[in-house]
Amino acid sequence: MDAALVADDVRRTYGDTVALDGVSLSVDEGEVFGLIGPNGAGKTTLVRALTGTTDAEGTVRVLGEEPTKVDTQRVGLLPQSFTPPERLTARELVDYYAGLYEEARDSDGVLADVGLGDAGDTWYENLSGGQQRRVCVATALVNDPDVLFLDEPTTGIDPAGRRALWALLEDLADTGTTVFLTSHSMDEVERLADRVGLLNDGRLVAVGSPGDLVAEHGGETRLVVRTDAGTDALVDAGFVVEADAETLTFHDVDPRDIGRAVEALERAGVDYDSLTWKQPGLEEVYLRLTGETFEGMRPAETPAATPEASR
Ligand SMILES: Nc1ncnc2c1ncn2[C@@H]1O[C@H](COP(=O)(O)OP(=O)(O)OP(=O)(O)O)[C@@H](O)[C@H]1O
Repeated sequence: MDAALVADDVRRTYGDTVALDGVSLSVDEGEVFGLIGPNGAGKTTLVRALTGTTDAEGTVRVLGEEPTKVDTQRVGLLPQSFTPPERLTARELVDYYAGLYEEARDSDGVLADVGLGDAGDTWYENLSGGQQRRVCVATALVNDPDVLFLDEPTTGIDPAGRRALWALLEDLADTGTTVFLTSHSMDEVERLADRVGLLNDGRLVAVGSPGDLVAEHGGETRLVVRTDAGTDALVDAGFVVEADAETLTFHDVDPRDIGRAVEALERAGVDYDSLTWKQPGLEEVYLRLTGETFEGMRPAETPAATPEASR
């Protein structure tokens, strides 16, 4: 399969700030690639380098061409911040973008695709923030692009609208559109992306399918028990158990072992408010690889009860 996008050792600095520090990646035609990473990691700069809207060192190819030479008809871009011309209705705005291309889709049809079929006559500035963002998505789709860049497309869009846009993007991917998406929403990326790249401090620190990344970096499954009990009565439980003031955490619990863990709690006479089995996802991968912490990964405040300790 041919590569729709190639970046080879791409670097971009702004003064002393290194925004991209030697990024190399390749995205196949028809692939959905999700780029994640903390604020300031370089995601927008990479989108800009790939679309030729900023200069960068290294090699960039879009559909085999330099980004500034590729046929604009074949590329759609939804930038992170978008300031459209004022005093236009939603339809006029999409028409305006349609007029930039030799061939364009019908504006009402594109507005219907983004869930705004009834809003064509509404002034853009009178739409809600989420509706405005959907109009912006429509402007990126109007030329029916082969490659679509979306920089945080669903920011500000309500949950139902997000799901509708996800379905639209899935349909586009099914028809062979290559999608390069940045997002802070792990569920969005996990659902849409064939492969995910994690950018941290301008470097691509992991690339793979969501499933492979979770298997490699996500960590263990856990059973979290909301209780103020300690681990003393659980030394024979057959699990590694840690306690803090409000929870007991059973580490590395296979779903088939949940019943055994519950029996151990009952044997130990532990009163608890709730039990939650937690499976790692892309969020855990993100937090682990960017060095941030989250609740379930804090060091235990009391010593762990381990199967070994009970021997
Ligand atoms: N035009 C610019 N001038 C100066 N510095 C810039 C410029 N654009 C980006 N930067 C810097 O480059 C770094 C990467 O920024 P970038 O916007 O690419 O990050 P990001 O991953 O998209 O962040 P966010 O998730 O907050 O959108 C940041 O330190 C940012 O301050």
